[in-house]
Amino acid sequence: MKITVVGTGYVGLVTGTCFAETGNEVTCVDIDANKVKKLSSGQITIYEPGLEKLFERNLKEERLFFTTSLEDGIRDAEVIFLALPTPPGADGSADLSFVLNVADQLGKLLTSYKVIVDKSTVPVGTAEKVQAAIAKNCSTPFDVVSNPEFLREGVAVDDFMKPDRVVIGTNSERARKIMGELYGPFVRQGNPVIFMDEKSAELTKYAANSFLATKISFMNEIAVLCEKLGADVDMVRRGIGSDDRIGKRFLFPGIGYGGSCFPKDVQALVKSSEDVQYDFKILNAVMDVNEKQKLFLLPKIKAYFKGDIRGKHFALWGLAFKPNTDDIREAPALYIIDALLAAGATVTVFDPEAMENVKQLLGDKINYAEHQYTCLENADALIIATEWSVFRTPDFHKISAALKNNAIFDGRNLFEGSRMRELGYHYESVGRTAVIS
Ligand SMILES: NC(=O)c1ccc[n+]([C@@H]2O[C@H](COP(=O)([O-])OP(=O)(O)OC[C@H]3O[C@@H](n4cnc5c(N)ncnc54)[C@H](O)[C@@H]3O)[C@@H](O)[C@H]2O)c1
Ligand SMILES: O=c1ccn([C@@H]2O[C@H](COP(=O)(O)OP(=O)(O)O[C@H]3O[C@H](CO)[C@@H](O)[C@H](O)[C@H]3O)[C@@H](O)[C@H]2O)c(=O)[nH]1
Repeated sequence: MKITVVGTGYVGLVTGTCFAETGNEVTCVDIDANKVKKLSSGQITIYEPGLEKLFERNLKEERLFFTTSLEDGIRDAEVIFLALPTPPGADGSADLSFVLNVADQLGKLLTSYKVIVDKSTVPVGTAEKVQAAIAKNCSTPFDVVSNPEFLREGVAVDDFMKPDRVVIGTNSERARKIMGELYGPFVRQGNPVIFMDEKSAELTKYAANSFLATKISFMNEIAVLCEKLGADVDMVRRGIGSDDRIGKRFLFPGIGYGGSCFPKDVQALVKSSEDVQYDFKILNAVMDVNEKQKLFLLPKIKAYFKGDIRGKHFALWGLAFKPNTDDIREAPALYIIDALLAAGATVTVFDPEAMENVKQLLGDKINYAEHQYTCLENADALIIATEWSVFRTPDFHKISAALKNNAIFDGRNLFEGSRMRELGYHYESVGRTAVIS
């Protein structure tokens, strides 16, 4: 099938590449000429494990193309995916201007039947708005489908190639058949394609992200309680996660959820609720807990330095909002850095993939280390903000040789307290008994 993907970011590039991998001819359209130039010449623009190999193969075998021209990009396509940004607007609602702007242009360009698929995360009712924006300038028949994307960054290729489910919102039999055919290769193991109406599909996406964010905030509150009551959140997590009704995943406490999705999508669902005079109490609490959680380590760090960290120097491992990505959108590490700088401390950071993105954002406000161990030189303590695998079994002798104090503040619970005690560290984490040296 010939398909077009409009917007070639984290979702668009993965979507386009994976559809090409199953034999489709895919054209990706982006307004960012620099991005299109790089991708056309074989240079990948995001770090996503496993993507580069598929990208190179499909580019070479001429199933994957890139252009800045929407008109050229959609000419022969049967299906057009919109993978455009829907950032939070000033009031927290999803900004639909990118999506509606492209819909408007499509209305002027369609000359034969096409299925327009909304893959961006959008509020209930957007499919109708897209339909109206296209129809305004168009007499050619077309269908609008809501097909929310559930991939996670860092494991996006696997998530796309073997999705837990595919949600397709449409009332058109013609569109349903085309979408079913397109997704056939991805659901051969029996993972379901769930057909529903457009509005339910749109809400499914927000409900999924909000539920997962709720799980995380719930566990972060349990972690706070564990510290106050002398329990261990890792034990509680294992204790409750073994119950199938609760499940083992997304129960890890830490320094809050970040990324380009949970913060904005929870906020957008709260705003959608307000628009229909509904006060979504649970989600307001989920957001409040997460705001506090991002700075959970700060009071512990300050207490260790007797209330004053002015002039102290910190090493910080992990900048990406989660491991295996270079994405720093809403990364908890950035909030910690801001708080440290505001308190008069200095920071040297290390991340395996996200350093360039942080350099562009923060420039010379902080120092950047080439290696996780050189990051520690002259530091008064180490802070861990992202659970990259490479931080999980470090050389503790190198750490203590480089740090001025044997102090680690771990926002992702990477180490066992007993081990840290043996090694003579002052070690504080989230929801577990502190090791006080
Ligand atoms: N990132 C994720 O993990 C993820 C997962 C599921 C769903 N989503 C949703 O998917 C959507 C896209 O997210 P993303 O992370 O890929 O965004 P992104 O910012 O990485 O990419 C968006 C791309 O769209 C391009 N663009 C903007 N205006 C355009 C236009 N008029 N024509 C063509 N291209 C244009 C931008 O240049 C950019 O390359 C959002 O709604 C997001 O909520 C994201
Ligand atoms: O037990 C956990 C699991 C995750 N997180 C944090 O939650 C955030 C989000 O993690 P994750 O969901 O793995 O990453 P995303 O790539 O943001 O994926 C989410 O957001 C995407 C965009 O909407 C959806 O497609 C995915 O299904 C949804 O998992 C990160 O900061 C994690 O550190 C925790 O704190 N504890």
